[in-house]
Amino acid sequence: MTPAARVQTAIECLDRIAAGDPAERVLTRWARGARHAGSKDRAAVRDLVFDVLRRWWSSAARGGGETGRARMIGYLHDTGAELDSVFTGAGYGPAPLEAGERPTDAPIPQLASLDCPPTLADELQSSLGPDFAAVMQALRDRAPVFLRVNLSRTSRDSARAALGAEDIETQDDDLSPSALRVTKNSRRVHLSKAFRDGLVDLQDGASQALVDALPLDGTTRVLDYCAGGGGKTLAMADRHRARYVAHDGIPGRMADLPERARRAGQSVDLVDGGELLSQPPFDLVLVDAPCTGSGAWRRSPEGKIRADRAMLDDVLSLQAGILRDAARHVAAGGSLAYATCSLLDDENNRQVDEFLADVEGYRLNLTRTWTPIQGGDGFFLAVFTRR
Ligand SMILES: C[S@@+](CC[C@H](N)C(=O)[O-])C[C@H]1O[C@@H](n2cnc3c(N)ncnc32)[C@H](O)[C@@H]1O
Repeated sequence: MTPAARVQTAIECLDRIAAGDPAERVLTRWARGARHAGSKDRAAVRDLVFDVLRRWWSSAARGGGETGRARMIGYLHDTGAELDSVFTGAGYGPAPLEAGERPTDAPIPQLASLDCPPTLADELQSSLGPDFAAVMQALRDRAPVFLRVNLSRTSRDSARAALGAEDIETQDDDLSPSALRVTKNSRRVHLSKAFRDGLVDLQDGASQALVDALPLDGTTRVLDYCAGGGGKTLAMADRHRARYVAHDGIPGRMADLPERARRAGQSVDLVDGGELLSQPPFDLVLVDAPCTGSGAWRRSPEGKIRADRAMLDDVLSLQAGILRDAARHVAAGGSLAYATCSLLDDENNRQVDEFLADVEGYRLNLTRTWTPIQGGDGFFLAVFTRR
């Protein structure tokens, strides 16, 4: 595919996404039907679509409309691209620009220029305070790729050298002693020997910092109540030797966990809700709760364009229920850790306050927040102790 043909394909995908089709489904359907597209084409189209999703409102304001084509015009103009060399109509590329389609350089409203979802603008502004503009600005760009070094198996220096031998360049990141930031050839990580041998795993830097802050010392039994793919289970297991039990309300989400654990040389027991009831209480229960994902909108930008107050309200009641259910599994003297990758106070400090008001026997030990200004995803952590 020519670069222009990739742009035209991305435009068509954006129209379907704007009509409500999930981005992954749109991209998968296109790729299945596009025999002429190679892996580089698929990656390029995907990148273009996700780049525009991150700049959904500014691209529409600059491009003068809400169609995929207008948004692409606005986005490409924002990045300094020469539009007339892309919009030529040749080689399956987009048709030449018409007179009324020229992008604007006039000032656009602040919320649009920051690509802040209008439906949650008040919540984001009040939650982020003086950091609002800087955080929203950071969320307009792609997320860096981070690796977590399995420090129980190797050192950060050795992992960096092993990756470097395969032309994957990384640098140490301050977010965590286990964090490497990939600076070259991030798409090759999956194929590298260091990855296959379990020296490194893909994990956001703030996610690693959150695990560093968990009270693991002295624990012998740890429950990851919302384990999903097990990123945090494995990070905990690498930091501290204990028995790890993984649970998820949607057990299929843990499908990859056994293979990931095997690669990392760790052992994790997977349990369903029924089996959990017969387990003795745990020294630490981690609730990495389902959330709006607003801290990770760089990585999953579709969440930004779909988010609204009704969705937030649904997530709030889900989180409150999960936290109270999980609290039943904490041993006396043990810890309950509540985490989200959300920037919104309603999902974070407000959940903590309501939990403390509703549930007896817990006191709050610490809260921590990370925002994309520090380089990784936005995260919130609260740790309670059970008396
Ligand atoms: C933020 S994700 C977890 C990510 C995971 N901890 C990691 O580090 O890769 C939240 C998880 O909560 C799970 N979940 C949703 N409802 C739940 C419930 N009622 N009880 C337990 N887990 C639930 C979801 O299936 C999802 O996997």
